[in-house]
Amino acid sequence: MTLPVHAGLDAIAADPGGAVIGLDYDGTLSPIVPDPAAARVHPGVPRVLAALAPLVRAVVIVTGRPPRTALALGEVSGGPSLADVPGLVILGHYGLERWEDGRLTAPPPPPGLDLVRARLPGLAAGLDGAWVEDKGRAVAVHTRRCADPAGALEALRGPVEALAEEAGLAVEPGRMVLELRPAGMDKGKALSAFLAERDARSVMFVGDDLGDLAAFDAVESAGIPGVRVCSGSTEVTALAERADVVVDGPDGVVAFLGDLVATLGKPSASGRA
Ligand SMILES: O=P(O)(O)OC[C@H]1O[C@H](O[C@H]2O[C@H](CO)[C@@H](O)[C@H](O)[C@H]2O)[C@H](O)[C@@H](O)[C@@H]1O
Repeated sequence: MTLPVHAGLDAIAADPGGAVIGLDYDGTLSPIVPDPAAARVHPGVPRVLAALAPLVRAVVIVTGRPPRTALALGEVSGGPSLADVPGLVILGHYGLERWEDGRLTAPPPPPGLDLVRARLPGLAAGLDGAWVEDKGRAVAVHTRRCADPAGALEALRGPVEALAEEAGLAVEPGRMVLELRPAGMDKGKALSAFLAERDARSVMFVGDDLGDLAAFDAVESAGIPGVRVCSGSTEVTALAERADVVVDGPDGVVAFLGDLVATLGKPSASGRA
């Protein structure tokens, strides 16, 4: 497999040292599974990121997960783990938490979460299979284990929006999940700030879910060459419609990143066909 032809990829190949590579976690670096606690990183991911990181300006994971959860799920026995990727930065909780060099920085959790913790389980209880995930500074209700996951999600949408408004929180919709989280930050703002901080000269972002659309916006408005890559699924099509490159889920992401490493590792990456 070789990389597709795209001006953003050409720019990254011509000047890898100026490139920031941004990646979502669930559905991109990890296959979607019914239990979020079992969403282990694709075993090929840490190795390919460890090879990519020294070639580019930075590798950053931008995720709705707390960074420490992504790191725990990113452990691979007998091989490099996510924590071993040189210089890796994880912007978790859509950019509210940051992990870098083994250190976590995080603001205090929002006060409205107590109300959500008190009321959301009651909303979920009305739908067989729906359950609540508490992530510390955000709480989510999942419907993937319901008999009709999409129907259950729609049934919850109105009541969850009303609860979020009362709690002063935002609703983040995703793949069979509605998350109540602090407003004011998203993956686009997180990625834009990181690009400025690192003085990036090109950018790639790889994602699969609705929350990644803001990161695609950031790629488009960055004023530098960019590539939007979709980890494709039948569950969410909105990203594929906006992507420059669509690959086949996390397996396709690993293959694509492997091709990127092979291209950037050539003596003259700018000379690619
Ligand atoms: O920003 P992300 O890294 O994509 O995180 C978004 C949400 O991912 C998780 O839920 C999703 O993955 C689960 C495991 O595969 C799956 O069971 C669920 O249906 C998906 O929505 C996570 O549990 C959420 O908290 C994140 O917001």
